[in-house]
Amino acid sequence: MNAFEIHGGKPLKGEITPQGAKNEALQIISAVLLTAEPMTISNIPDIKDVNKLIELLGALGVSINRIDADTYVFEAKDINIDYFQSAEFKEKGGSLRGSIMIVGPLLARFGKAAIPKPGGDKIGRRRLDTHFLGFEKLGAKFVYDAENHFFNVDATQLKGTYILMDEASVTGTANIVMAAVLAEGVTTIYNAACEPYLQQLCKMLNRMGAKISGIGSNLLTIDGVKSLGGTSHRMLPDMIEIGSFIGLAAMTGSELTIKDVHFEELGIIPTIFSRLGIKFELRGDDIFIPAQDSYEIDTFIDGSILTVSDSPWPGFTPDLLSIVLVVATQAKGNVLIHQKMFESRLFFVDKLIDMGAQIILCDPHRATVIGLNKVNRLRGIEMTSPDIRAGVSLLIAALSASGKSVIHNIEQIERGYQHIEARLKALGADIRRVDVQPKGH
Ligand SMILES: CC(=O)N[C@H]1[C@@H](OP(=O)(O)OP(=O)(O)OC[C@H]2O[C@@H](n3ccc(=O)[nH]c3=O)[C@H](O)[C@@H]2O)O[C@H](CO)[C@@H](O)[C@@H]1O
Ligand SMILES: C=C(OP(=O)(O)O)C(=O)O
Repeated sequence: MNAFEIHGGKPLKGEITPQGAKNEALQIISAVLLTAEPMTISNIPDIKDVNKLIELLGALGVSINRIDADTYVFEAKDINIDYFQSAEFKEKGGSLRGSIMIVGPLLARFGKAAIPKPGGDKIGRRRLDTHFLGFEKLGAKFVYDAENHFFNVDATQLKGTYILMDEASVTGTANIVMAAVLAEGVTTIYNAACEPYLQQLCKMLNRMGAKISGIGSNLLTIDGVKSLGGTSHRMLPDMIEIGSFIGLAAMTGSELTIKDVHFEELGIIPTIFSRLGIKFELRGDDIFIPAQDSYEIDTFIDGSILTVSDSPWPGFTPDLLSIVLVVATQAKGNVLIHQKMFESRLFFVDKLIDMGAQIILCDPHRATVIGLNKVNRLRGIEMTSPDIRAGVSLLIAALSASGKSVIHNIEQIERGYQHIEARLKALGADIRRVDVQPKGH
């Protein structure tokens, strides 16, 4: 079993370039199924989740040509719809959450699709109702095969309609948009999610010939077209990686430059890190973070304790709350972290407490962090990463802690962070991959 062994407590220094956005890549790569023409997609991150989706498309019959390290040409000319019935599909399709987004394009183009209950992080209940309610509204028949945990949808012709989404689901919106672009007539989606991932998807679909308006808002209008053509698309830098690197710099007192961040697409993310007291400047399109001995958490105007909570875009992404939490453990001041979306994403704080952090887990959704102002450093320990963002938070904690830490279950981290060990080493981190079993196994 692979684990990271880290000797922490040393400041890092240098430049780091964020990978292409994971959650955008999963949408964009699914969308190649909407056309028989070639699609050239670049800045694709080389991470487990994305590679698994690409493999899945290959198994469905999409021709895949990797033309350089991060650029692929996809051509979905001959799709093998019968692959849905195979045992291999049951295994591959269910192993990542992003695979759910092949359903919308397949339904739109071939009139049917199926998907095993998808994987992804165990961070609480993650229902998919929004996706299937949307498909049903467009006229598809939905059957859930409870015995095999299989979702099936089919439709002879999808028809445009008004959809009030029951929640602003990110992957749900992407799926319904991809189904609606080839539906007959006009579809209006209200309470749509509008993360940059979705804005990028919609812009790409329009370049393919779709007619989507309202991009960037929670009201999308889609005028269905008969067919879509090929195009090229480049992924934005991963905003969650960028936030993770800002947190890493602050926690480890490092001077870091995060390159080519597309600052204008980061929404409220930089503001939240500023409110934690972290200093940085924008140099061109790079974020420069000077080495900081201390950073002080802001309070609300009335002097009360700051709360950082997640909400759908343009609110603060839930995927960065674990990072904010870990960074706060070494800040001066206190903060309440309120994770509204997922009920099991804060449970990793027991590991931070073992490392010496002062945190009160108030309930599954809220944790109060009492910052140590770097007076008491965290201590290295052995731990297991429960999910992707907790994993990176623990990695940041370990890099800042004195002594040795071992992090198990690093597959979780690697499903979303490209070549993380080599990139951290290049900044001077003492991290290596070891093959050890967690204690008690
Ligand atoms: C592959 C991918 O893109 N994954 C992202 C996507 O997952 P995903 O698309 O699966 O997440 P959803 O947007 O569907 O929402 C996730 C959870 O949040 C709850 N919810 C959602 C919307 C809302 O307004 N209120 C609310 O409570 C839902 O009930 C659900 O349980 O979006 C999540 C929310 O940004 C991110 O954490 C995931 O990294
Ligand atoms: C929860 C996440 O991913 P997924 O939706 O793929 O589980 C994430 O990227 O933080």
